Amino acid sequence: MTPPPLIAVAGNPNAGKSALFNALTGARQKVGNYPGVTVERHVGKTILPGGRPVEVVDLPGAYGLDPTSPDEEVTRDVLLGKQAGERLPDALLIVVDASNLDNHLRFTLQLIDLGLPTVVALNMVDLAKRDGLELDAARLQKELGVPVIETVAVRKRGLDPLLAALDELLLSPRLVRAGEGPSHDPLLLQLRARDIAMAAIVSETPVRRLTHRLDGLFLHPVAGPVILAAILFVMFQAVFAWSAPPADALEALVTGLGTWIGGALPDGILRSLIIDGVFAGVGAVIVFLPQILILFLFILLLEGTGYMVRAAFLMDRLMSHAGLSGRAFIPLLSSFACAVPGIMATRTIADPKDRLTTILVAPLMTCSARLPVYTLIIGAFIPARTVGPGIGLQGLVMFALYLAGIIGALLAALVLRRTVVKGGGGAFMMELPKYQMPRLADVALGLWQRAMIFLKRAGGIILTTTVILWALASFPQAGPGQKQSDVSIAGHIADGIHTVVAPIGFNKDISLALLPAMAAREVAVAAIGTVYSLDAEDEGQLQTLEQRMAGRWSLATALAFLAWFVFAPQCISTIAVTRRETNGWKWPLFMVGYLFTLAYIAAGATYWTAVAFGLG
Ligand SMILES: Nc1nc2c(ncn2[C@@H]2O[C@H](COP(=O)(O)OP(=O)(O)OP(=O)(O)O)[C@@H](O)[C@H]2O)c(=O)[nH]1
Ligand SMILES: [Mg+2]
Repeated sequence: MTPPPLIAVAGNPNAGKSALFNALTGARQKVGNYPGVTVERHVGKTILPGGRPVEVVDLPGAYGLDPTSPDEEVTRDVLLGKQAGERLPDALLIVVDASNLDNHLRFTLQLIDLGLPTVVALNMVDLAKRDGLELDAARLQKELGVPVIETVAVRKRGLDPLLAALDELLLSPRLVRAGEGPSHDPLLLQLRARDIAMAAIVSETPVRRLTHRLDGLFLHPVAGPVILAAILFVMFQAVFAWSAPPADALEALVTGLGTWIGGALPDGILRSLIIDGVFAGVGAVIVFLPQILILFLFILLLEGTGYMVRAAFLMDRLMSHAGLSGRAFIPLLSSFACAVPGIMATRTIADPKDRLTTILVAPLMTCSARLPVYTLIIGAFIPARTVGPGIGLQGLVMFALYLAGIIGALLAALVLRRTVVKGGGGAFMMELPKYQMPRLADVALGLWQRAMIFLKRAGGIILTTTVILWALASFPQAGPGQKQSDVSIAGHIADGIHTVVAPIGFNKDISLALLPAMAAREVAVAAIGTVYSLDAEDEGQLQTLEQRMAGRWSLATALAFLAWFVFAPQCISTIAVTRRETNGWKWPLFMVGYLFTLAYIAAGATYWTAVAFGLG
């Protein structure tokens, strides 16, 4: 006896699939998703108007055919006829939420491309109407090329025409499968979905209309990436252009406070600890608070408006070329603040190889701890002039450094994917929220949190490391005519490191900063501040840290140092969290190894190129 035709109910999560399934089959039991990989069949029976009995199977909701969870895998396997113990459905009933049309149409388009006989239930039209959204089902039907029936699953409305349409599908001869038809480019799918939704919408609220118009622009295959690059460019220009007044004020405050306390203290060890250790060291880091807050102001605003998800969409394309999963975007994005939460966020990536690759390249995203290092070097060595109308050279260099990190990460992922972490990655889908004005309170809270994180680091790990370094750099004390940085313990350690890094143009001061900067990158700034402050006491000069550096380093050395910091894994917390997330020392050690190698090569290449151009 041949089994009755099988109809699969598919669609995005929360489209109302189970509600419609219940309405069609009269199922009583609470219908849920397939739990995990074990397939629990949720099948009901119904009789079509022509008297033909059919089986209906309720599938777990999914965002696309590239599974990111075991649930979605079941959905894909059933629809491709690959699920063990399940036959290929004879017809497909796609359920879409009418009030969320462009998001749901994306998956619908993929499903239609499968080539199965298909009916679309335009569900939740009651909610759409309530929201002032009027849809033209006939137009949608024309655009999609399959029957579209309006339904309200919970009220059992639209069931008769739906059953009639299914009946007709099963009567007509079966379509030939379209082979590997479905498009896997989320961006193109999104644009197609948006166009179809726009065509089917008769009237909508102004907010929805605005969202549609803006997406046409921001997701445009050419204009979209250009706009994204422009936004990032402006962001880094602003980090320099806007931060000058508050940064100067903060610097004056730190210097003034240091001078005042220094004057009140008797000459000696305690005074040196406070002036050279705390003020010259930690103070040198704290003055970068304005830059960090400006950077996060931009990020928070972009998140709050809903633009960030669009940026993820644009980036997803690029990342899939590098063999990274689109899911990697959010962890990598948070790594711009700090790689530690970024690496922890990779837990949302289901595929273990995708996840490992993302963890391994996360430290290449320019975290905010690099900002003080970059800003200090750029401030000291890159002239504050414009290279075009409104384009500052300093901001341009900063932009280039961030870009170098991103490109480095993509290339590293590409190589890792072909060597140590072989395997395929997949595209992903996410819901695009409406655009909205960011909530001021959220932005303020976000900035406050960033400021606290930064200041806690300054008062914690940076202070501790700087004080230890101060002690190592202060003893033994230099005699008359000797330089403190030559005789101290730290100076001798630096000599050892210097032999390794001298070929890539690093001077002894940098060598001295590299070891304590393993604790955290900002410590490099604090360390140089402390050492120069200790030395300067003998010289009796009153200079800012930038001036002291500009006098001692060549431009080639400064550029090599910047290149080093794009790659160097100088952060104990990142290494520790990698160990925790990968359950062992193998991958953190691999990460440290490949990143230091890259850092060495990048710094060396930069130095020798600069020397060749006469900048040594
Ligand atoms: N107003 C209204 N609510 C609906 C309609 N269809 C479904 N709902 C409600 O929408 C919610 C989601 O419905 P479900 O049937 O659970 O959605 P689903 O597609 O099975 O979701 P997943 O199983 O998570 O993929 C439920 O609270 C339903 O009661 C409709 O046409 N109108
Ligand atoms: Mg369901």
